[in-house]
This record gives sequence, C-alpha cells and structure tokens, in this order.
Amino acid sequence: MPGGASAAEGPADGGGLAGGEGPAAVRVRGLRRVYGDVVALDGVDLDFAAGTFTAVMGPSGSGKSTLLQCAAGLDRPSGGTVRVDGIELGGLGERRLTRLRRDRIGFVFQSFNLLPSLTAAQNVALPLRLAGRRPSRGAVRAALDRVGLGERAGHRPAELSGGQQQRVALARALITRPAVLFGDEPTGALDTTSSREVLGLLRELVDREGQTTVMVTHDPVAASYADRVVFLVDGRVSGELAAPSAETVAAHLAGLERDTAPDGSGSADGSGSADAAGLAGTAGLGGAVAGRSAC
Ligand SMILES: Nc1ncnc2c1ncn2[C@@H]1O[C@H](COP(=O)(O)OP(=O)(O)OP(=O)(O)O)[C@@H](O)[C@H]1O
Repeated sequence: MPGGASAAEGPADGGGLAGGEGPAAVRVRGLRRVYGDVVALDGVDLDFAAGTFTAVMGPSGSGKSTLLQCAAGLDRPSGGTVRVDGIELGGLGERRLTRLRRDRIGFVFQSFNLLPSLTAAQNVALPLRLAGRRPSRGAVRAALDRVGLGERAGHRPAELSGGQQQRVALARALITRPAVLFGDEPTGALDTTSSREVLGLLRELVDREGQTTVMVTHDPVAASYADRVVFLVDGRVSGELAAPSAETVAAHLAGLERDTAPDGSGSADGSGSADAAGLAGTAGLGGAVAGRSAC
C-alpha cells in the first residue's frame, strides 16, 4: 500500500518503463502525437504492469489525456506503438480496433455519461446491447455487485449520488472484464467524500481482482491511491514515484513547477518543502492526507 515513497527520476533510468513486476497490460514505445504544430506527446515509453494502479500527472497541456486516448485506441498516434494485452493497436483496422476497445479496454471519464432515462442496469448493459449483444441479467447484476451497487440496479441516475453514478459508469466499463481500465480524472467532478469512495473502490478492484488501472488526475490525494505515479512534462515522461503518498506527490509537483518556471525562479535540487506544503494546502490535502491510509 502507498505510504513510504521512493522517487526515480526519468527518463535517464529507463524513462518510466518499469511498471512493477509482471507482464505489461499496456506497453507504449516512442509514442508521438502531433496536432498541427502542437506536439502533445513527444516520444513516450511506458509499461503499465498487469494488476497495478498507475496515476498519470503533470501540468495542464502536458499530454496526459492524449496519452490515455492513444493508449486506449480512442486516438491514433502520429508515431510509435501501443500494445494492449499483447496486441498492437496500430496494426488493427477500425472494426478490429473497435472490437478490441469494447472487449479489452474500459474507460471512465470525469462526466459519468449515463443516460438519465435508463436504470443503472440498463446503462451498464447499453454498450453491449448497442454492439448487438445481450448481456444476461446475471452478468449485469454481477458488474453492479462488483462496484457495490447490486441493490441499486433499478435506480435511475437522478436517484443516485455522484459517487454512485460514477460507480455505475465503472460497472459499465468493467462488465467485459477489460485488460485495462483507464480513467481520465474520474473523480474530478465529485465532492471529497464521493471522490474517496470511488478511489477506494478503484484500489479495491486492483487489490481484489488484479484490475490494471491507469488514471489521470490533478489531485495528489487521488494519486496516493495508486502504486505508482508517472509525471509528464511537455509530452515526455519527466519522472515517477513508487508507493506515493499525497505529500510526496505534492512535493514532486512543486519541484516540477519550479523546474519549469519561465522566470528561472526554480531550484533544480527538488527540495523546497515550503512550496510543497503550499501546494498541499491549495490541493486541500490537510486532513485528507491522513485520511488516505484509513481508506
Ligand atoms: N484534438 C486536438 N487538437 C489540437 N490540439 C490538441 C488536441 N488535443 C490535445 N491538443 C493539445 O495537445 C496538448 C496536450 O493536451 P492534453 O489534453 O493531452 O493535455 P493534458 O495534460 O491532459 O491537459 P489538462 O490537464 O489541461 O487536461 C495541448 O497543448 C492541447 O492543446
């Protein structure tokens, strides 16, 4: 569990390749994505080991969402390779890519994207039904049970809290038992309590079921639920932390801010606990830091 932190600065040491033990559920190599004259990703090498929980962090515009979109087959890279569950996405035509995305990749977003007129169960079943499949009631119920909402199958989104709605979205993403679950700021729209509930569930899914999970977040407390944090700056992996705590993540982010400060005000030594404490304050870490280990 997160707690003690060790930092490994990349990419000189391998650039965030190591994702823990075990085979990579997702492997990206030399990943580039260019939009016009904007280089969103500039040669990213990363492994996300099976059964691990990784947080992706970095300044606004550093390429976090683009990385997730490319790794999930929702966007086509300009260069480099992405392998999910051993299958290289670049070699797939649209139909096979769509099928792989549906069967092997789960995705949750900041907005839950549930249809308000459908029950939780109907929302969970919808993507498979649209694909011409008819998931059994048992399979839908099992997916809802996995997120602790088996008793809420008949409720519509308006009858559920924000955290519960995101859990329905998680059940929908997990019903196919994907090789990897991606979350793009999945707790970004939630209050603190609901956010902790969803993060605790994600952690539990990793620990209980070995669900490989990769999550973009701006929140050091959210990142502390992961096994590892990868930091992006200007479309490149700039470093990572293993066994992160909210404090070590906040301190690392503060160091990044100093290092990338345009006026050169930063120091390069990575120290500066005062800045880290300030960032922790603005991120609302306070009691939540202590609360993390209780979840
Ligand atoms: N579809 C697009 N067309 C043009 N530029 C894009 C597109 N998508 C992303 N970009 C640009 O690529 C860069 C990386 O964007 P991305 O959304 O991946 O960053 P991010 O780290 O997720 O940012 P944020 O934290 O603000 O969400 C940015 O400069 C962004 O403006």
